[in-house]
Amino acid sequence: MESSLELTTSLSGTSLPPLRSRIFKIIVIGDSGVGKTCLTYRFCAGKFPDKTEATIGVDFREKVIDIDGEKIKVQLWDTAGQERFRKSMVQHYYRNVHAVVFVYDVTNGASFRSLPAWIEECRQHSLGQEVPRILVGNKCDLRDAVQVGTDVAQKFADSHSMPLFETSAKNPNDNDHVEAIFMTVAHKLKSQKPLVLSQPPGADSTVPVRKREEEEERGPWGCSC
Ligand SMILES: Nc1nc2c(ncn2[C@@H]2O[C@H](COP(=O)(O)OP(=O)(O)OP(=O)(O)O)[C@@H](O)[C@H]2O)c(=O)[nH]1
Repeated sequence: MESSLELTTSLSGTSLPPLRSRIFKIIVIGDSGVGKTCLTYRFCAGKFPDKTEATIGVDFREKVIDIDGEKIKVQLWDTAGQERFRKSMVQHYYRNVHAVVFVYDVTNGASFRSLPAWIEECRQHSLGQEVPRILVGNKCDLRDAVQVGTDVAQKFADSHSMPLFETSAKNPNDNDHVEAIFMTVAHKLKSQKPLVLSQPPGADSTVPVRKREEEEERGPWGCSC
């Protein structure tokens, strides 16, 4: 599989955002095998990956999008679902997060039942209710194998004040849908005007995207405009 850097639209030359463009850090979490890598790949590369391996630690994928004429860098943190691959990285995922995408597999009831544990992990890492969250049920192309019905998922989403999206990273017809899911999050974040500073070109993408001291002064949703 191509590395995350090869997917980085902002490194491709012409589409570099201006130095002080906004960056939205969105973490994608859920059980191993639910399709987090495929969904983030689908959004950033516009296709389903030829093959995937279990994510170790975290993978980054970035895409520069245009919202109302403003170039915004969406930085997706594709986290490992397997506990043994998460341990050392987990505190980094949750630093300066702007939004969370919870993913379950509609054909795997256990991945749906794990969601409260993922929500609890967010709480333990001090992610406040002000951080937008969405719920994504993936692998809808496997219609005959569905174990988690829309009604049950919708109830769960409502009880946690999250919008629910059911989609397929695999089905090419859902390409626009996957795009729309992440664009919805980006639009919401843009309307909330978080303070984010971009890194100089070539900087290590693991560097926290917001300056801590400014964040502490202004709060997590302070505005740089
Ligand atoms: N049919 C179908 N298969 C999918 C879909 N999305 C992912 N898969 C398959 O599900 C398996 C796991 O996908 P990944 O994207 O690697 O899952 P992950 O959640 O990133 O897994 P971890 O890295 O272990 O946390 C792979 O074999 C994918 O090909 C989908 O929408 N439909």
